[in-house]
Amino acid sequence: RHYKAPCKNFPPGPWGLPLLGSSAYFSKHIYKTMWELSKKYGSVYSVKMGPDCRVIVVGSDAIKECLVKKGNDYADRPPLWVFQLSNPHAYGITSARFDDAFQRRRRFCHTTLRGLGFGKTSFESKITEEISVLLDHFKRKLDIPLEVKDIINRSVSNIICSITFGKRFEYTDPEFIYMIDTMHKWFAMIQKIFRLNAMAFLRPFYKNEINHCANLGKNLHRFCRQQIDDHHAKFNEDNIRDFIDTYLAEAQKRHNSDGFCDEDLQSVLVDLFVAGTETTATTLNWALLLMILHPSIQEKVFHEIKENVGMNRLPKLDDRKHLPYTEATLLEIQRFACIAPYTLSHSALTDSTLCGYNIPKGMVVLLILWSLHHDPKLWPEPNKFDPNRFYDASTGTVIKHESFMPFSAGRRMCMGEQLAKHELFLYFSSMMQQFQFTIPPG
Ligand code: HEM
Repeated sequence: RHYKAPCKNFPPGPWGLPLLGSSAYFSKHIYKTMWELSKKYGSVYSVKMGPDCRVIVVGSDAIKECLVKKGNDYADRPPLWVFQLSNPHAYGITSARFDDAFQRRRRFCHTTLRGLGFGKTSFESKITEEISVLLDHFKRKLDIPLEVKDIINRSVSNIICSITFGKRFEYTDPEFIYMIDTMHKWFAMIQKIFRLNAMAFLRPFYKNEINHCANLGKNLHRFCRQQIDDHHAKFNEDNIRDFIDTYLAEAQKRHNSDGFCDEDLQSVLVDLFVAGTETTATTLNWALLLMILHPSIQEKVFHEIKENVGMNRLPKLDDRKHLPYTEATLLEIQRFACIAPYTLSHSALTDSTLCGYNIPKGMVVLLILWSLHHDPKLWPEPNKFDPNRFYDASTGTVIKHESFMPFSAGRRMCMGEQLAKHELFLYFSSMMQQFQFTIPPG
């Protein structure tokens, strides 16, 4: 059964060992190995993972066919055991099945978050206030070697907390520090035991890790549940304060049906808290690292900001059009770092095809975004950091690349794209304007 293709004309791929599957899943950088394999098997191929099969999609044309052209066919998420440890009914957004309730919920969340300023310039002042707190923190540590990662995480996390919970946390708040730490540990643990999704027979050997992962996830859920309970206690439909209040009002209107209930809200909050912190903060950490490693680019960005914004106020979103080199540098940071080297798992809602192959309903599909951002045919010398890929010096404008998709595309594309883009621009340009970042001597 292991070696039998799930349907006729199924994508080919490497043989795997019975029970364990392809060794590709045991490599250090799975996305790089998956990309290498595409050179032999083509842009759509299959690999064995444990006793199951996965379809791997690599390269611009195949990824666009899957996410855009046939976006409806591949909009589902597979039920993943590792997420079910803390969210058994797959509530929320990121791991939810693509059913009617999910579509209503995603639409509602999107509209509400936009209404609250998500991705709108009206929310700009909130982001700028948070940036000022971060910059003040940096100023107090001038000329002292400083680990910026934790503090950037807390700063970025406060933005999503303001929108969803209606409050920010002090950087020294022990509960806040604990939750962010829990989130990181949860992420790491999920990666560690991800293979057990398919290799159920290995689970008895990882009992401690599995319990630890479940507890971390449950703690995140408990934290969000606490925020919901606090909101229930003070809920007033004439004074809707934030995302939670808006959701509670909607659930009341729908009599807690149509997929709207407290358990779902809890999972939505965990999704937003995790996705809204980790991704943007990691990109900003990469931004500082790359600027430290490329001082001449850092200098050029600084001068563009100095000339076009000045030094008396922090950059605003409106300044973006006057800062094309800064913008190009940010895009190159996203390309180079590629912090989401693959999408979350998609799955086929119906029998479909991809690049001429048959894909049966329910098949798990993994799209390798790394292949879009590091393909030497699209990006000569892809491992070289060079903002000029996105900058046309002759016109002083930003170059758009069709195959650049850090937020994925289609039905399950990132819900926070606009917010993330605004955050990245405001944080990055403000940090570049106010400080010069270097490696501590020695
Ligand atoms: C630099 C920042 C970010 C990057 C690179 C990024 C990237 C991604 C990617 C690649 C996906 C998977 C899409 C797929 O499976 O096809 C995703 C999903 C998602 N992102 Fe982001 N993201 C970022 C920031 C954010 C922020 C700030 C939020 C919101 C608070 C957010 C919320 C989400 C959600 C809710 C999903 C799941 C969407 C769904 O399943 O329908 N992301 N993101």
